[in-house]
Amino acid sequence: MYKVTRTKTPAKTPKMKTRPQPSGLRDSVSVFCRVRPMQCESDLSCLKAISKTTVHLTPPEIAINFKVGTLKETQHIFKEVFDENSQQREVFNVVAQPLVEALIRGKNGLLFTYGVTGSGKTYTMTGDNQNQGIMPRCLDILFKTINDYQTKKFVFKPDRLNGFEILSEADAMIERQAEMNAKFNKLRRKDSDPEIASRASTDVSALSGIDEDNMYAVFVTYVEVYNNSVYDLLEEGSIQKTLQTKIIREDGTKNMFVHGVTEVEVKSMEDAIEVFHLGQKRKRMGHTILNSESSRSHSVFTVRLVQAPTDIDGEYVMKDKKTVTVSQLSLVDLAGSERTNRTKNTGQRLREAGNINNSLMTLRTCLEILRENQLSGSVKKVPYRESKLTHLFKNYFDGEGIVKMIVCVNPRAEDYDETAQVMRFAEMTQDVQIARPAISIRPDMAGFTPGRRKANQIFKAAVNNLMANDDDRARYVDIDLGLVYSLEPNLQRINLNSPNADDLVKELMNQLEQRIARKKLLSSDLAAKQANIRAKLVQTEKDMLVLKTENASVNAVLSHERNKTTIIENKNISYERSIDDLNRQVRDRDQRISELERKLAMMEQQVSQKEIEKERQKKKYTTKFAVEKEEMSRELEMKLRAQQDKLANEMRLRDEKLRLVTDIINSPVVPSYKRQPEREPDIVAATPSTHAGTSSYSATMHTPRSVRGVAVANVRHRRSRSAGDKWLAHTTTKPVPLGTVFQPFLPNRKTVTKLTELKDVSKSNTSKYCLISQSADTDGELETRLFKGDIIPTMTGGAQVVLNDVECLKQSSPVSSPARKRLSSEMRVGELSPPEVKARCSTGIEGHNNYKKPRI
Ligand SMILES: Nc1ncnc2c1ncn2[C@@H]1O[C@H](COP(=O)(O)OP(=O)(O)OP(=O)(O)O)[C@@H](O)[C@H]1O
Repeated sequence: MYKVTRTKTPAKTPKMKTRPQPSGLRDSVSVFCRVRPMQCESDLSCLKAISKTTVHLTPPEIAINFKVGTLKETQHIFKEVFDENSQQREVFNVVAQPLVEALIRGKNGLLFTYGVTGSGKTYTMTGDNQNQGIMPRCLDILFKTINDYQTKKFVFKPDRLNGFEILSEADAMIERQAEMNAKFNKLRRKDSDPEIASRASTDVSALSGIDEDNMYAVFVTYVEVYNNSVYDLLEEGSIQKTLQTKIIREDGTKNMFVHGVTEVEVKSMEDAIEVFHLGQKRKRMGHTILNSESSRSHSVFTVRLVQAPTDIDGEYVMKDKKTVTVSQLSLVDLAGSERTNRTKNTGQRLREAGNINNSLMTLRTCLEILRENQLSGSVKKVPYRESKLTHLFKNYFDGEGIVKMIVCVNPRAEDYDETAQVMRFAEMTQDVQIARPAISIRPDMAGFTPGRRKANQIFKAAVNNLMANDDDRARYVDIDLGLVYSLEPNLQRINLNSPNADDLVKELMNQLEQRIARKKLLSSDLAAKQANIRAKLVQTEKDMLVLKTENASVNAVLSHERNKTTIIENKNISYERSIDDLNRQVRDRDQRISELERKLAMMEQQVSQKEIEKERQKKKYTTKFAVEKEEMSRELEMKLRAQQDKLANEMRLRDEKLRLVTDIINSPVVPSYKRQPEREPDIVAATPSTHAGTSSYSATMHTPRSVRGVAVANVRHRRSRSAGDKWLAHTTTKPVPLGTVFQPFLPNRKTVTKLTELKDVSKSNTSKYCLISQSADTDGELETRLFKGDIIPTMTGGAQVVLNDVECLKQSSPVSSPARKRLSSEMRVGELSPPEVKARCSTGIEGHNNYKKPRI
């Protein structure tokens, strides 16, 4: 027995129930003809497509019975003929696409390619990289259609009895993880051919009309019927295991299936192609071991589509197995139909050929008996079980699906005999009537709202949006995708006198059963909803009561708080007013302060200016005072000296007189009195002279015994200057400190304040004289003048000073007006010679009160 691992105890999955339509609703098997192109243009052709539905067959000379003359030209009509120029897409669109549409609607389909070896059966079914055949196109269109509505892997799990279990999300996830580690999966990946995977896309586009409230899963099986044995090409494990034959069984709903066949869930076309390729590979390996040819086996690739409605929220698959619908599409690439004698087979090849022909013969026999039964109304037993091939597809011919056949023909003359056989078989097949499968009875969808899945997706997107925006409403919004309260579809009127009354009554009973089931469901749902609403109402009532009490107390608190708030608000208003007042005052004061500060700054500026002015005035008057004081003291000194000299002269005269008187008294002779000439004072003559273009003064000094007049001196005579010039700096008694950067350059100077000692001039070895005079200028600033001259010895032993230069050192305030400065700078020696100079030179200029009138 087979072990089936179950996570729960699933109920047995009902198979899709289809019933033959009431009599009259039958379809003949759809047979198409595809003519492949000739391999060599030089080959003779015996067949030609003459219209969209007809081919013309001409017997060639090489035909077996040609010479007998029994062969005639024949025409064969098909549902549609694809000539040698036909494209894969065209064949798919006409033949296979309706089968995929039926598959999605829950109907079974069977398509097989039939013809002699090399006629293009595999090319039509599988195709190559550039021209993909029916199988890859079917998968592509299927996945493109159901792509957004697929379940996660392992939600549906084959129960190995041709049914499916529904696993919970958690169980499915465990299975998924287990699968990831499965050896088979690794092997599959390893064996995958990138070339086949790369052609996992065709030019088909998704079909419309899919039930968006269903969820879908696709499973594939790949078996081979060879020598009347069935092999599983997807079986895990060694190739020897693959070569173990499988048996064909009937499930609970009379559907035939390969027992224990490996059913692989595929989620994309790439997956499916990969699985197919794996099967192909195993098929080749098996044939190598068995030393057989793959073209001598029948390949059956089956796509099973499992679909089930989503739950009330449209989110997960309903956990009710009754709602699962399984439909399948079997794509069969039959072995070549050539006869044994033509291929000259022996031994195993003969056995193979016999088996092939047996299978095909049984297929033919079954179809013939079916046709006969249909035509004559007989009930001959159809020998499905005589061949595995017919046994496997028994239920199709019994009216469980749509059957289509593509007859592939090679038009070359060599194939004429086989082609003629094929044509006859094809024509006969078209006569077989197959009961049209009834609308597949999908288990009722429990009346859930159509479009709930989409609605749920939109609702979720909206909630996510609200959550992303931190909107609180995301927690409260809810969606109700409940049942639709309807007993649709309406019951059909039936005529009990009709010959199909029994069938119709059965149909009616079925509909009524469904209605009753639906009514029960709706009633229970209604009752549950009522109970739910009642409970909610009671709860709401309670909540209301509590809320009312809370509301009353909250209202009391609220009114109290309101009063408080009003008081606080009033206070707040008055505070705000006073704050406004204070702010205004502060603003005024700030303004006032800034005004006062401005005034203060101005006053400070004025004060500082006055201070500067005062300082300037002080300095000016100090200087003036010092100068005047100096002048006065000099004047007084001069007067004192004059007085002293006068007194000394008087004293000398008196002494002289006294000596004369004494001499007279003491002398016996009275001497005659000789008047003495008045003695000349020591002379220092100052003569203005022009020397080297500059205004200058000259001054001459005489010893007391010198004769009257200016001492004779040779201006060329100079004192020895071998030791350098020695300066006699004649300053005032209290010189005002200059504090200037520039200082007079007087090397070897001797500083005197008075020229009382003539030896300073005449005896010493000074050769240069400098009279330093300080006075205030017209601005009251200090002006220092340096009268410079040479000391020249005189013939009488004295010395005279020849002034030849004057330097003026001025200090002025940077704020004094330029006009005044100009005035002071324009002052010239001689014109504005300060009186101090005259006074200080009084010794030398005594008797010369005006230097414009020199005595020499
Ligand atoms: N319609 C077609 N257009 C182009 N090439 C074709 C067509 N049909 C068949 N062929 C080519 O003919 C060759 C034989 O075709 P194919 O293998 O499909 O024949 P077969 O009937 O499956 O043979 P067997 O019975 O041995 O499997 C291939 O190379 C294929 O590419």
